[in-house]
Amino acid sequence: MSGGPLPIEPLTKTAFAPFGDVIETDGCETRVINQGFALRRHDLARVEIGDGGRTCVSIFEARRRPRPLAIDMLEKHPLASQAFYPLSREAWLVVVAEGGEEPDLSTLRCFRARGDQGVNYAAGVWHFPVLTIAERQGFFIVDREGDAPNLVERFFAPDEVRFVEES
Ligand SMILES: NC(=O)N[C@@H](O)C(=O)O
Ligand code: NI
Repeated sequence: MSGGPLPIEPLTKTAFAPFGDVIETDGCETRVINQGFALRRHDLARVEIGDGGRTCVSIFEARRRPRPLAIDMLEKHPLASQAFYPLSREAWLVVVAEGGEEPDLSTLRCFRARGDQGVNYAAGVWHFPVLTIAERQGFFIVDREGDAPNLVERFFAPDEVRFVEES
């Protein structure tokens, strides 16, 4: 199956709901804490850590991939969620697909996340590894560390590869 260029959609909670959470403060519960010297933007994403693993915090330092941007594989983490929050206020890209054992490539979607938006992939959600628009961008990561393997990759046949339609 091959499709044309992959359009870029704005990242919204509604559109991203089948894949996990959008980490953003719009509409969130906000608590005044620390005697009024801080605000808590509460419970923005649901972290799932399964199969005896532990929660792990990391920082990714991602680099811009060559353009045109080829989506030639997807991966998933069956045992845990994976959250990304940008460390700089630059827009970035999120590529996901529905599917279970295998990704449903007809559902491949590309979202443009604002620099104040992150995502949390629910466990088992097919996604492309982190994608920057900027030359370099850091991300705060919350996912799983553990002995059980938690990475499944699916590389595409040449005629399945899609290119992101960036202006
Ligand atoms: N390999 C790794 O930790 N990163 C990927 O899972 C990713 O989604 O970027
Ligand atoms: Ni991943």
